[in-house]
Amino acid sequence: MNESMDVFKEFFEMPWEDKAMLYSEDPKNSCRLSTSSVNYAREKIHHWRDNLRHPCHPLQDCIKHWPQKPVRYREVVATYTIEAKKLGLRILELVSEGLGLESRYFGDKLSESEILSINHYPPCPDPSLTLGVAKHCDPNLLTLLHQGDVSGLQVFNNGEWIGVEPLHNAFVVNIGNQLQIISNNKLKSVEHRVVTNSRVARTSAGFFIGPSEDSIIEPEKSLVDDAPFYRAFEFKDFLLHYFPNLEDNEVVMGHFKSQA
Ligand SMILES: O=C(O)CCC(=O)C(=O)O
Ligand SMILES: [Fe+2]
Repeated sequence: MNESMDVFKEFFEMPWEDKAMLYSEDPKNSCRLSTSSVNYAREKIHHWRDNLRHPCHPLQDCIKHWPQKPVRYREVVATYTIEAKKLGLRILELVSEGLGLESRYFGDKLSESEILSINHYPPCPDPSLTLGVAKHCDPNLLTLLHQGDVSGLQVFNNGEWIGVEPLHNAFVVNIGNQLQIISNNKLKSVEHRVVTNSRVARTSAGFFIGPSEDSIIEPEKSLVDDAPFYRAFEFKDFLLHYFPNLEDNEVVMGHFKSQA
């Protein structure tokens, strides 16, 4: 964890010439450096963040698109993503047991996609003017977030924003929208955001485990008491609806509620 955090920081500290070729405004690019959010062109207020994001599975195909500098990036990050996936699957096994499902329930297509999203928040001269990341729920199944040692993450609970202070060598585990839907609201995805500070840069890395785009998502029948809260849909349709609306979780989830 520490070595990969060092490499992530080194990446963002490199001169612009070494990173410029990865900069892209096209969200479909498989390895993409961008600034603010995916809605850059449409958002009213830009966010104080740079972001490097790339898929990690299947590793042999994805790794060719990852940054070539720092030179140890590919080796260190490959090991990191393999270990993060193992940990994520172990957590999903425990979640399955807790829900009364077989332990491999989330094991195949529902957890096939792996995306690493590395955030760099430079010190912000006036943190009252903008955020690092606007409020949202993660759209995937489960997120393992390594937030380094600088605070900034907040979760919305009982009407107020609460800081999630970093713990050394610990992951914050976020339940994504798909885990909420499949569990038929037995598990809830939490709204979170990132605030900036004027003193120090912050680097964080989210490892997003999610369904393959063609997975059919619906509440698991054994977890439905009366009627399912959500209808069945293809995961790629969720993403299409999610990105333009990501700051409003009611709108995101409302679209997939069952009509019954
Ligand atoms: O930087 C963080 O702590 C969280 C970032 C985040 O919520 C995300 O990338 O989805
Ligand atoms: Fe998030």
